Amino acid sequence: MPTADDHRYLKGAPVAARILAEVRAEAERATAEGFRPKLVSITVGDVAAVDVYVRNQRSKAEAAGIDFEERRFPAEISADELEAAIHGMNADPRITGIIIQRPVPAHIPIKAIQAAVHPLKDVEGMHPASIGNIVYNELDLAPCTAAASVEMLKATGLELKGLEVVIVGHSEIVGKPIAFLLMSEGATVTVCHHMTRSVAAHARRADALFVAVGRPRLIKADMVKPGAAVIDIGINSEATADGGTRIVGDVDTESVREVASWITPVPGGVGPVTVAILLRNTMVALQRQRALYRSTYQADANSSVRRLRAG
Ligand SMILES: NC(=O)C1=CN([C@@H]2O[C@H](COP(=O)(O)OP(=O)(O)OC[C@H]3O[C@@H](n4cnc5c(N)ncnc54)[C@H](OP(=O)(O)O)[C@@H]3O)[C@@H](O)[C@H]2O)C=CC1
Ligand SMILES: Nc1nc(=O)c2c([nH]1)NC[C@@H]1CN(c3ccc(C(=O)N[C@@H](CCC(=O)O)C(=O)O)cc3)C=[N+]21
Repeated sequence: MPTADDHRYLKGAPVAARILAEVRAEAERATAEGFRPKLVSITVGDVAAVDVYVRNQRSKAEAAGIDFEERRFPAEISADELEAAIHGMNADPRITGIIIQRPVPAHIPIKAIQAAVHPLKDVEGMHPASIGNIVYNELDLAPCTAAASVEMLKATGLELKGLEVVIVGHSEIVGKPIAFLLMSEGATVTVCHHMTRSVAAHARRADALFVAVGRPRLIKADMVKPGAAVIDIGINSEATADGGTRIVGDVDTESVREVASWITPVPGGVGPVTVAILLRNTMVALQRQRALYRSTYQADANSSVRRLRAG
């Protein structure tokens, strides 16, 4: 029986640590140059599912030298008020990046709210312009969970070109962007969803299986090809016998680890890497903002000197 430190467990901690070390070095450099990065998290209403995510964002941001601020809005806020608050943050030069925690209450149109975040501050890569970029193979600011899932697959060392990949779940924030990222890497991608006739028949063909559905233990051992890599993205809260709660994924880890060559545990798999990618995206956003700042002001300064000389 494999133990918790079995090599088949593909853990997120080392992948996250490598990314966070790069983020910290870059944040220190930017701060020394007068551009301290700052991430703002927006939560609307009380959503238990986001608490653990926001808690980890704060602790990892602070450890990496990125300021972190949580703005909580009441569930009753109108879409117009929320949009106005986001516009205020877009125009605030002290704020580098903005993330809107999902879900938001039903009366808030999530797509419109995501589009209200300025693309240069869109650290989650959910603005239509950002999502569009991944179709054009511009991948340096991709949706965090999707990018984290792909990082986990890369950590196996498998050759992505020509790899048979199956993704279960096709949400805008996870499944679809994973499909685009992997197509860019040369994988052959099949995407399953609730209308797929037999998820099991597809899943069994996969060298790499990504699961992002939100159903505990949906994927059993008989749905997995022997030797496959299984990336479990699900984060589900489950009641324990002693009246507490714990986090479980979408894969029946106990049975699947007997069949798969790699499996990401939950917790301890994709989750910590998602947080690291969010902070990496914050630094990408900062570099883009600085590039805009430079091109705007340097060009003006040069041309006014030329004008003065000429005059
Ligand atoms: N680790 C991390 O960093 C993150 C984890 N998550 C977790 O990932 C999971 C998925 O999140 P998210 O994508 O936002 O969820 P959504 O509810 O938005 O999407 C779920 C997807 O699963 C599909 N689906 C539902 N039932 C089935 C089924 N029986 N067979 C196949 N497909 C099915 C749906 O298809 P259809 O639309 O056709 O019904 C949909 O595409 C959740 O557990 C969430 O908590 C989410 C974000 C970050
Ligand atoms: N706009 C938006 N983007 C998201 O990516 C998003 C969201 N909204 N809403 C909520 C879900 C959930 N989610 C998690 C990410 C990481 C951990 C995480 O760090 N988990 C650790 C720690 C678990 C623990 O401390 O118990 C782990 O899995 O090991 C958890 C949950 C992102 N989500």
